[in-house]
Amino acid sequence: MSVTETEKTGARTDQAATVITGARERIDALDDRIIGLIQERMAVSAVIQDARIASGGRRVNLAREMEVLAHYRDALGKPGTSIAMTMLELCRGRI
Ligand SMILES: O=C(O)C(=O)C[C@]1(C(=O)O)C=C[C@@H](O)C=C1
Repeated sequence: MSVTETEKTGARTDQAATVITGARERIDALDDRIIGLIQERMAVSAVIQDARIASGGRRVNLAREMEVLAHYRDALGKPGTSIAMTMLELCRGRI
């Protein structure tokens, strides 16, 4: 492991730097998949919103948003609610 690689990871040993570099590659791959899933969710959400608006309804459905928030909170605890709120903002804009 090069000095730069060890510095980049904050590790104090080559062994730790190797573990961290490998795990960071996995995290980058997971983040790519998560971003792809968020983009897919945004597209599906847009289909729902467009259909509702075209039928004369409103973009937002607060009762459904409560279900989505509860789903994330039940799975991830309190920070899950923040993730869900950010997700909803990405999907329907700010309200
Ligand atoms: O399920 C709906 O009715 C949607 O419009 C989708 C969605 C969402 O992205 O989850 C987006 C906006 C609504 O306010 C509620 C939920």
